[in-house]
Amino acid sequence: MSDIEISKKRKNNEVEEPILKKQKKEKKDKSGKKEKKEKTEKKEKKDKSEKKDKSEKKDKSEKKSSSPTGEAKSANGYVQSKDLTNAPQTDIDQFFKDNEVTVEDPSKSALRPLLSFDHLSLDAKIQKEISKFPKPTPIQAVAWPYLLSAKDVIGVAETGSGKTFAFGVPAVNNLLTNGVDSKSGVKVLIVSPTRELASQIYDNLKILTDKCGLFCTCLYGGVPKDQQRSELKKASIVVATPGRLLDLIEEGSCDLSKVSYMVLDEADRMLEKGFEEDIKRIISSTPSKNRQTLMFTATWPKEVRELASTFMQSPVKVSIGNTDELTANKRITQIVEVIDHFSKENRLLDLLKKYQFGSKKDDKVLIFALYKKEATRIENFLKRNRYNVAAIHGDLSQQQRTSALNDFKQGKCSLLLATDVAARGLDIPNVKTVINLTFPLTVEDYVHRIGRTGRAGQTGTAHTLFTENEKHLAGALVNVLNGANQPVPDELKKFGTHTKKKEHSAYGAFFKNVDMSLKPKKKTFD
Ligand SMILES: Nc1ncnc2c1ncn2[C@@H]1O[C@H](COP(=O)(O)OP(=O)(O)OP(=O)(O)O)[C@@H](O)[C@H]1O
Repeated sequence: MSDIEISKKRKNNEVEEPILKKQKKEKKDKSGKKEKKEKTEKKEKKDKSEKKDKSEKKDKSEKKSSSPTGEAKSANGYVQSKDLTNAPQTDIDQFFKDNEVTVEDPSKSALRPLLSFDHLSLDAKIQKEISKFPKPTPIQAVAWPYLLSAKDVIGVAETGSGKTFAFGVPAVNNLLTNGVDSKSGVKVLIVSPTRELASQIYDNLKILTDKCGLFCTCLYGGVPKDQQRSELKKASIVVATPGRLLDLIEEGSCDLSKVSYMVLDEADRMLEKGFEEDIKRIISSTPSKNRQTLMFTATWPKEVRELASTFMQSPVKVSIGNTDELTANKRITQIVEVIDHFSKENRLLDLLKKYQFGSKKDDKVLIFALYKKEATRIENFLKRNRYNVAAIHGDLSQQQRTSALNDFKQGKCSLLLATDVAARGLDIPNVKTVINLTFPLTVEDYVHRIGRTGRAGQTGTAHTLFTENEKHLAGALVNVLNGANQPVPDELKKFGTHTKKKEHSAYGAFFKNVDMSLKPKKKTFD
């Protein structure tokens, strides 16, 4: 499909997730860099003299993030526990190394990561709830101390790595610490790109707020406003999609003037052209001072970083894994098959036989199409072939979308057909396979789509049908495959080494040269 066709489809709102972002140059602060370099050099000298016996080279993340004295504490209420302060530096260093942690903290507070839940003193009810997990995930371990210190944080970590609680637990804990109740107004605002994701974040937070006597509400379109208006009167936490939130702000039912903690989940998506103006208007309805601003995502393209910084104050950037390159979850087996466009439907039937065969017949398979019309056509095609398939796309009512997702979550239906409305954030238990029937518009979306499997430490498979129509994305896809140590089919390499620079304004890793020598780094996830 040509760019003109794509842009026509966007105009007609046929593409489910319009991804429109102009390439922006990153400003480089040379003097800041120089200062940073000098400080790093000084610190290196000090480390060397303290650890003469250790001749090993420290990697970049360790230099930035380790706390040499182990006495780090924050000025804003968070005090590092004694146990954590006494933990050997080698444990901290190992944690940073194993999890490929990078922390960029302008104030150099060097807060140590929480190696266990015991290293944190949270409200007892929250502590009890999260203790059902064995230990904090890496993004939680590193981000919580900064979030409990009232810092602005950009959190970048792979799909399915517990980012919802990474921002949600400090949100609820801060409310309890500050004695917030149902008369205090909206204190926490979480904005998410899709209704399903907003609803899932709400379900997660409600587990915490129900135990703590706090009230949380969820605002999204496609359903009547009355209940949302009345819930807003007592809510301390609001989870919302931008459109309905702006509606309620504009009619005067939603007052955000007391918000002190604001999260953009799937932040890169929220800062794309399609959402940018809405987000600016929402942010302008919140206080500009004393507002803690958080951005969480699994993909953080350079194109949105500058815009993000305009909403934040000296943010701490916490990254798990190599987030300068676009990386996929390494527990997902990625299979890419280059195929003729017209053979895709028959191949889909073969793949379903393969992935739902014998003992695997009830395995959950999620199929992604790109366009609403395509989704409807494939849904009918599968039904004609006697498959029981549920579907989520923008042409369906909210009620149909919700019930399809619930059927799939609960295993009543083991096949879900979706457009990119389901690409990001949805945490569906035990999705074994993701099939990309049509490749998405950007490689970032590919990473999010396949991230619906392999969640919370599990493994999964992503099978992608790639056609010549998407060859401009081949180079970036090859980089993602290499970065996750996955095989690259020769047919794809043929497209990949000759990546053509595209002129349209969708962001994405279109322009990267393919680095065929890129080797995966070791990464563990517990
Ligand atoms: N500390 C923990 N240990 C183990 N599992 C956890 C922990 N915290 C959260 N989880 C679980 O991990 C799963 C994935 O979490 P979550 O949905 O927050 O991922 P995410 O990082 O937001 O993913 P995405 O980028 O796709 O939005 C959820 O089922 C959640 O309950």
